Parts: sequence; C-alpha cells; structure tokens
Amino acid sequence: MEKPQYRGTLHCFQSIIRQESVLGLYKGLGSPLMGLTFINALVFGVQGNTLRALGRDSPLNQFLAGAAAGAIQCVICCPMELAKTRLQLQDAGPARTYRGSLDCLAQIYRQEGLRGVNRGMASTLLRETPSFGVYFLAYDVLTRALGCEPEDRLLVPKLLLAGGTSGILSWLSTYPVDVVKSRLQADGLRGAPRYRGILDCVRQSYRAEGWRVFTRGLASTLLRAFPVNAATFATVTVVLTYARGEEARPEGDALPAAPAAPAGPALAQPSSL
Ligand SMILES: NC(=[NH2+])NCCC[C@H](N)C(=O)O
Repeated sequence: MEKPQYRGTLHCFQSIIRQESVLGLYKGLGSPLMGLTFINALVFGVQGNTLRALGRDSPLNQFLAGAAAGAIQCVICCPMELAKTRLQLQDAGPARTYRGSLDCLAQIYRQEGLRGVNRGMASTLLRETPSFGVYFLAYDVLTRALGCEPEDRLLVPKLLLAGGTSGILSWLSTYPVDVVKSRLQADGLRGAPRYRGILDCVRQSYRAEGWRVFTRGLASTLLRAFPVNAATFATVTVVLTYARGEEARPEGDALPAAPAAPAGPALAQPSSL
C-alpha cells in the first residue's frame, strides 16, 4: 500500500504485458471459466423463481429477488474469486505457489480447511447481495424505459445498453466492499497476514491511503463490467424469448423464422423465468 506498484489501469496493463507478455493478463482465468457457468445458471434461476414466489413483479421484488440470487451464488463466487485473486497475484515462473485454480483451492483446504477456502465470504456476501439487487432492478427499469419489445428491430442494441449499464451500476453500488474483499483474500500471500477482519482492513486501508483507496481498480472493473453484462443480459433475454416462443408453438409446426413474440405486453424479462 505504501509503494503502489502501478500508477493506474493503463500502467498496470503495460507493466504486466512487458513483464509477463499478453498471457500475463489471463492469469487466474481457469477459476472464473469453471465457476461462471454455474454461477450464472444459479443467478438467473434463483432470481426468476424467487420473483415468481414473491408474486408481484414490482421494483422492490425485483431488488429482493436479485439480492437473493446474489447471496446464494456466493457459495461458488467466493472460493472462485479467492483462487482467481491468488493466481493473479502470485509471481510467475517455476517458483509460483499454485499450479492452477484447483491446486490453489486444494492447498488452501489442506492448510486452512473449509474456513480457508471460504476466506472473504462475509465481505463477498456484503458486496454481492445488494449489488445483485441493483443489477436486476436496474435492468428491469432500463428495458422497460427503452421499450424493449421482441419485434423491435433495435431490440438487441437496447438489451446490450440496458445490460451493460446495469452491470456498471451494480459494481458502483458496492465497489468499496470489493476492495476490502480482494485485500482479505490476498492477505498473507506475500508475508504475514495484515488484517484481523473487515473493519480492521477498512481502518488500516483508510489510514494508509485515505478514502481513495476504496476506488482503486474501479476503472478496470467498469471497463470490464459493461461488455460482460451487456452480453450476459442480452443473451439470457433473447434465449428466454426464443424458448418461450418454442413453448407456445404447437408440436410439428415450422419453427418461426424469427423468435416468436410472446403474447402480452412488454418483453418478458429474464426475471420472469
Ligand atoms: N458485484 C457485482 N456487481 N455483481 C453484479 C454483477 C455480476 C456479474 N456477473 C459481473 O461479473 O459483472
């Protein structure tokens, strides 16, 4: 913290490419690749079914259903990000501590047990529960405001805009918690552990660097958040609309050239699973 290694996002990119080639930008990729399929299946399944269980499709219920999905997916997200963080921060080359994501989690489990594999769980829950509420509420509000309808020729660009914006708003809503979570999950990787918990991490970080410490890495996070969530939400919505058209199509009829527009008013939200 006293001597930051990078001056900002661009300097960080340049340093990694210079020291470890472009491959250095993909360190820790295995962990999210393995985890995100299950995480997103869990997120959209839990959110849609929770919204149905809550009954009314209201803004509050959109937030609550998203928050429930955000909390539940932490079971996978926390260990996944622990492995990703440690692989991203470890030194490259033969002296590296971990050979890969599974080896990282196996070593942590052997040394620290289940508690070690779930290090950062409290801060992950603090980050994900409200941010997923914002994520789904923002998407619902934006798709309705943009008038996203299945027969709209601008449907996909509108879904991409709504999804990407929702991703950015969700990360902005709890970003300081992400800084703390990342520090807790990296703690002890290079020397003795520094932090005794979330509040101690907040206190030490603020004392050492002031409030700006809680925005560190925000630019690269937002650069990533827009395209990732634009693609996620647009894909889920188009696939759901198509699948709904399938369900509504009597057996044996020719597949409609374009996704069949479900009857009824606005585009069925992914949240209306
Ligand atoms: N921490 C959050 N903002 N979560 C909501 C967005 C989650 C999304 N899967 C992403 O990785 O961007």
